[in-house]
Amino acid sequence: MSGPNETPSPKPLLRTLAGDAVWPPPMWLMRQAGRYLPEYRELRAQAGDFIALCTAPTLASEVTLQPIRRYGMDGAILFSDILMVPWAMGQPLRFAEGEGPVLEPVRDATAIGRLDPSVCAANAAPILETVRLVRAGLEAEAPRTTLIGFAGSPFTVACYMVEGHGSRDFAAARGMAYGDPALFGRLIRILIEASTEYLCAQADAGAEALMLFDSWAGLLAPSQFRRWVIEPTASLVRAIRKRHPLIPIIGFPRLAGPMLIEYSQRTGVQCLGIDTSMDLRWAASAVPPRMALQGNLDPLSLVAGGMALEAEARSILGAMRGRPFIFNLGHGIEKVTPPDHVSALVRLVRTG
Ligand SMILES: Cc1c2[nH]c(c1CCC(=O)O)Cc1[nH]c(c(CCC(=O)O)c1C)Cc1[nH]c(c(CCC(=O)O)c1C)Cc1[nH]c(c(C)c1CCC(=O)O)C2
Repeated sequence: MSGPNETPSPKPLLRTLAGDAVWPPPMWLMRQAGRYLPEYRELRAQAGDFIALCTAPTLASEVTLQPIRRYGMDGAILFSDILMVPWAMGQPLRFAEGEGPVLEPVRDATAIGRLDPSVCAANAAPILETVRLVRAGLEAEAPRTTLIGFAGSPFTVACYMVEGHGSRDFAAARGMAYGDPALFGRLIRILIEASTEYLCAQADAGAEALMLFDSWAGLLAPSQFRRWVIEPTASLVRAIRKRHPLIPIIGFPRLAGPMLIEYSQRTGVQCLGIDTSMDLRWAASAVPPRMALQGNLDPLSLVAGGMALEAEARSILGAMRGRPFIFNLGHGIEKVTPPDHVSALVRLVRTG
C-alpha cells in the first residue's frame, strides 16, 4: 500500500490490494507449497511430522520458497497451518496420516479457561523466524513477490478446537454457539486476542499482507454468520489496524454466498477471497468497486488440465479484466495435481 507521500509499490500483488486493476493479474495458489510437489515431499520426509516442519524455520522457509522458484508466483504464503494458533496456546494437536488434524477438544469453561492467548506469539517464535527468513529470501531471489502471512478466522479455528477434528458440519461447535453463546463467545474473544498478537508479530517479522481463512463460515445461519464471522473478523481487523494501519488484509469466508455482501461492507478487509461455488461477476457487482477479489478456479479443473482448464481460466480472466483481481484457486490445490498443469496455468494467466 502507498500513502500520499510514498511511491507506489513495484509489487503487482500489493498494487492490486491497494485497488489498482493491474493486468495481467498477479497470481498465487492456495496450498501452493504442498504434496503435489516432489521437492516438498522430499523436505517433508526430512522433517518428520508436519508440526516439526512448521516449526523448523530453515525447512519451512525453503518449502515456502519452492513454488516461487518453480513458477515465479506473485504471492508467497507462509508455510504453516491455521491450527498452529491453538497449538501455540497449549492445546494438544497432532496431524494423523490420512486423518487430518486431531486436537484435544475444548468444550467447557475449565478447558477454555486453560487457553492463554498471551503466550501465543511467544510460542510461535519459530514460525515468526520463518517469516523473517522467507522475506530475506524473497528480497534476494524474487523481489517482486509479496509475502502473505495468515491465520484462521476465529470461527473456523474455534470449530476445530471444539470439535477436536475435521467434520462435515461441526455440529458440536455450532451447537455450543447456540446452546452456550457466552462460553463460545469467550473462546472467540480468546482467538481474537491471540490472532491479533500473532498476525501483528508476522507483520513485524516481514509479512506484507495478511489473509484470514474462514473455511467453515458458510455453515452458519445468517444471524450466526453476523455474530460469529462478521463481528469477530471486524474486531480482529480493527485491532490489527491499530498497530499496522496500512497492511492489506484478505478475508476468505468460504461458501458465504450472499452474506459476502455484508462481509465486504462491515469487516474492513481490502480483498475478498472467492470460493469455487461463487459467480465472480456476481461478486464483482455486489461488493465495493475498488475492493480486490481473489479466486476462484476450481482446483479440480487444474487436476484435469488441457481444454477444461483453459476454458475455466479464460472465463475468470474475462470476467475480471479491468478490476483489481488476484488470480487464485477457489480452494486449496489438490494433492494429485500434475505440476505441469500449474506451469500451463501460469503461462495462460501471464498472457492475460
Ligand atoms: C481448514 C484449514 C487447515 N489449514 C488451513 C485451512 C484453511 C484453508 C482450507 O480450508 O483448506 C490453511 C493452511 N494449511 C496449510 C497452509 C500453508 C500455506 C499454503 O501453501 O497455502 C495454509 C494456509 C498447510 C497444510 N496444512 C496441512 C497440510 C498437509 C500436511 C502434510 O503435508 O501432511 C498442509 C501442507 C494439514 C491440514 N491442516 C488443516 C487440515 C484440515 C489439514 C489436513 C488436510 C490435508 O492434509 O490437506 C486445517
